Amino acid sequence: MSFDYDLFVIGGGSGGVRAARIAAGQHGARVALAEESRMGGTCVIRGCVPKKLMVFASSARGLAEEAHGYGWLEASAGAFSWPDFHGKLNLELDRLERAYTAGLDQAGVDIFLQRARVADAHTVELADGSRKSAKHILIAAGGRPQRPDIPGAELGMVSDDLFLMDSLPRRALIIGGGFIACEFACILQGLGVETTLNYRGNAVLRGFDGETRDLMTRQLGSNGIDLRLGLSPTGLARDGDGRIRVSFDDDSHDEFDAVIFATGRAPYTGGLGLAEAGVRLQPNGAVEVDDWSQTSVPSIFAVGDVTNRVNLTPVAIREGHSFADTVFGGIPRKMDHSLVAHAVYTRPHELGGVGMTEDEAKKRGGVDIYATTFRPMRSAFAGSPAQVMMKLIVCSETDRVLGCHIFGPEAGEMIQLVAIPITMGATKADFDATIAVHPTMAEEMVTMRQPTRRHHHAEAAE
Ligand SMILES: Cc1cc2nc3c(=O)[nH]c(=O)nc-3n(C[C@H](O)[C@H](O)[C@H](O)COP(=O)(O)OP(=O)(O)OC[C@H]3O[C@@H](n4cnc5c(N)ncnc54)[C@H](O)[C@@H]3O)c2cc1C
Ligand SMILES: NC(=O)c1ccc[n+]([C@@H]2O[C@H](COP(=O)([O-])OP(=O)(O)OC[C@H]3O[C@@H](n4cnc5c(N)ncnc54)[C@H](O)[C@@H]3O)[C@@H](O)[C@H]2O)c1
Repeated sequence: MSFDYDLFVIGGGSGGVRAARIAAGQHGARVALAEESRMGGTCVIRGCVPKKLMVFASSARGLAEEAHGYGWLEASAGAFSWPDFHGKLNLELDRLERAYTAGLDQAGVDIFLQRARVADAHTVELADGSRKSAKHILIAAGGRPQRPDIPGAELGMVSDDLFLMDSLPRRALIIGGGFIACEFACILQGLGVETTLNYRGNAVLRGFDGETRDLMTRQLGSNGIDLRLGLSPTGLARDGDGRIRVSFDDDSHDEFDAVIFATGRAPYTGGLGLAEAGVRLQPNGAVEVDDWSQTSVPSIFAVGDVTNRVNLTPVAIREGHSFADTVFGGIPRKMDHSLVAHAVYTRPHELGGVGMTEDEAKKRGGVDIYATTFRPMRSAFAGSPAQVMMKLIVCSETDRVLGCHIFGPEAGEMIQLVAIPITMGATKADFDATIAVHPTMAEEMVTMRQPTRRHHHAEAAE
């Protein structure tokens, strides 16, 4: 049977673009890709990239304060112009979008800038009604922000909207306690917005290492962010003066110029025709796949956030690359999701982690914890009380380093490098054998000699 294409990719984000480029450019497949919005997807247009540039913009006041502590008595960040920054940001995103498109063009991929859906196991239908047949279909449609089901939720913004604002709100409420809530609370507060963070638990970042969660929660408070923990919003309503009145389940209420829901994301599979084509979906809409990213329909594969495995850009990219190598390059590759490093880009300190957390270590038993908390030279000299924490989780039996968690300046950069030996299976003895680079914060990684505590036995599950 002959097909229009060897591969049709639905979604031009991190996973879809990589898969299309490798399948066509390296393995000679005939490939088409449909994108309904802007090429580059969440990471490039409304995620990692514009977010990180906003983090840099929001750091200016902290850097000026630090310079002040070093004798630059006139140091001040001065006034921030959102329109200037935003204009530059948009130009940069346009440039990246063009670069992603050019990469696909060069690889010989046919691009359809419109919505696509699956018509059957080998057919894709485009929004203009045309149909394309393909030997394989790759679903790389990503995810969408979710709003809680409360009255007036439509009055709130989601992360996508933050990159489109014409001006900054004077007073903002962020609801949630995950990656996006923590990062944007720091960004907005750093840019001069009076920021409140509401989270239903007592410490943000559920699922992360417990000590880093506590440090992060405290840091958000020390940044001047108004923390409202242990309560949930029950409804939003527009006031006569245009502000948004938010009610909480402790009977309190408050008014804000903007409310931002950072309450998680869901796979974007609605209206894709997947269930009708026989593709099994999880109850939350995620596409069910095996280790090879293959769905229950053998000709249809799925990668990235739409599968809700580990929702990070480098994971979507690796899944897309592995799929293309396996199916079109004859090089069978699986993505290993067990050791994926992550970072939360807050200020002044970031959080970086890889592998087992201490809570997981307690449940497992047979684990030694090496941890240190200190005030780093650079900010301590400038008068800041901010604390750094570094922690290694080590198997008592094999000496293998099972996890590492860092709370400190540029922790994202540090964890990227520590992730290499940990992925290679390094032992604590390997870390100890490494000569320190002095004076750095990271030298603590190779100078912690005695375990801080030991979890000998597996703790009973709560
Ligand atoms: C605010 C924010 C910050 C983030 N920061 C980071 C970070 O710092 N580091 C990190 O690793 N990850 C970060 N992420 C997560 C990261 O962006 C995602 O994990 C990654 O983009 C997933 O890639 P993907 O290819 O699965 O999907 P996406 O990048 O979402 O791409 C899916 C694409 O498919 C298109 N599409 C969907 N349905 C159709 C259809 N039917 N027809 C045609 N096109 C369609 C969409 O328009 C989209 O362009 C962040 C996410 C957000 C929201
Ligand atoms: N630095 C990074 O790598 C980075 C940054 C941003 C986003 N991301 C990715 O995007 C994903 C989505 O980010 P996110 O922060 O939206 O999701 P998340 O899953 O990290 O956090 C969602 C938060 O919302 C809370 N929540 C959920 N429903 C709620 C409700 N009804 N009321 C109140 N609170 C509620 C949850 O308890 C949680 O704290 C992340 O999981 C991550 O994979 C990564």
